Amino acid sequence: MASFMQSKEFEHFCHDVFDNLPIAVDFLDWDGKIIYMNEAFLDFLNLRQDEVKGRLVTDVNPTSKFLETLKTKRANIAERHVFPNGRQAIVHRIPIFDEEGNVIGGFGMLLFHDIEEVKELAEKYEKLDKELKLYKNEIAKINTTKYRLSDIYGVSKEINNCKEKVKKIAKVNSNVMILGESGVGKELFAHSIHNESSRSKGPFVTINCSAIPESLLESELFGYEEGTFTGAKKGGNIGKFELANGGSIFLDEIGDMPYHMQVKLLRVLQEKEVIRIGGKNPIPIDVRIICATNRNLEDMVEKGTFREDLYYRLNVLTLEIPPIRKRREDIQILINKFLIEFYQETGIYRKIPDIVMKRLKEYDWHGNVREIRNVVERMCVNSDGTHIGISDIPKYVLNKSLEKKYEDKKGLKEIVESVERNVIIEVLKDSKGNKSKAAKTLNIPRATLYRKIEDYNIDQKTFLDL
Ligand SMILES: Nc1ncnc2c1ncn2[C@@H]1O[C@H](COP(=O)(O)OP(=O)(O)OP(=O)(O)O)[C@@H](O)[C@H]1O
Repeated sequence: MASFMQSKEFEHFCHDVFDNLPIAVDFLDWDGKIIYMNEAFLDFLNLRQDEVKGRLVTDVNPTSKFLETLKTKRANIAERHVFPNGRQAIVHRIPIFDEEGNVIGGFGMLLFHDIEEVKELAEKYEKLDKELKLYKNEIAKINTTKYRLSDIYGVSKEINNCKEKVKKIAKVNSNVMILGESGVGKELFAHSIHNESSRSKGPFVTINCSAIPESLLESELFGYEEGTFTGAKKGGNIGKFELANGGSIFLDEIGDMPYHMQVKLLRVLQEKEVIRIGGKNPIPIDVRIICATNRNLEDMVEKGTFREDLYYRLNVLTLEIPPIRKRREDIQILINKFLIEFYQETGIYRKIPDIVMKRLKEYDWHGNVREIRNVVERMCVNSDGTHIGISDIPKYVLNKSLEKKYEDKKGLKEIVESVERNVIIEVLKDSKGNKSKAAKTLNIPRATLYRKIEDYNIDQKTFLDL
């Protein structure tokens, strides 16, 4: 080897490989004589090849520490060095050994030709680092929770039990399955679990498994490497699991996840790592999984459409949100909340009289809280005055609530009378007890109104705030 470094072949090799390299390099003999110095290095020192070749390195560059490197047999990596011409650079000095461990030469390299380059690079790095932090913050804002426990309205025992359970669930790291009909507030609870947990400062990433086309779900979840498929972004794309690292991922509508994807999800849960599509290297992830579904997963497992092993992995903790018809006490508070929201958004004030509220409380709300929100908004828009009337209640709600209400009534006559009584009370309330005004609204003579008030035994306490 020693002879090879001193051979003509080695010299040729150096010229072929390093002459045009823009990075300054040199080779020394075992005793510190320069065998070869490339053009970039010569330019840097302002010297010619014949002025350096065969000379001791310290003769050419009196400040050089290469002789020490050869003596101590220890490489100096990324050391700052001041050259005799006053220029500074970051240098590597690396001894070369033969098979017996004897030093047979040295390899030198300037990492930065000028210390200014390092400063420039450091500034560039600092700028990029700031930009990265900014983007990370922006991403965190997108991938963050909107709701906390205090945003979940309700006074029922059932909803309070659910909130208490959230606090317990938040203390551990196990996967959670949130069950409940559509519109019961599963998403609110998922956000709250993350917010109450020690991961609350980390990202919260949501993916709706039913809303994303099957062909895109895998790349959405796991990301992909550049050039994996036509249309793939330059530089590839980060997946939701990677985005959620250090935080939680919310897999909404998990029951709609295609079977072949369930296998891939199971792998991520078992290995705690993801591999991007088209990638080779597994990326370790630390993510808590919160799932939700309104489907009966146990049934799906039985029918073989949902993997049993995945079901048990995801269903470590279960939070079941009861439907609204099983916690009717929450209806009024939710209606009032949505009335306030409507006022805040539009500046239009609306009130729901007791008789209307009573009707709404009787309805079963199969679309749960989402349906309450929609109906309240619709009534607010439809109503001509501040007070929302029975006629503002959507027909289907009214009919269903009537059906329920009159289940125990004996016949049409009784039903009609009951409706008539309620309508009269409502109109009297709206007119603040002014009977002439009420009779006009009802389009009946005043005397008829008086008679009906008596017949129906309507106390003025029912229509005046006494
Ligand atoms: N207890 C609650 N307090 C206040 N708002 C609620 C409550 N429960 C639900 N909501 C509101 O009702 C709507 C539906 O809630 P959410 O989307 O969380 O239901 P979901 O169970 O996830 O429904 P789906 O299964 O259809 O996805 C949202 O606008 C949500 O803000």
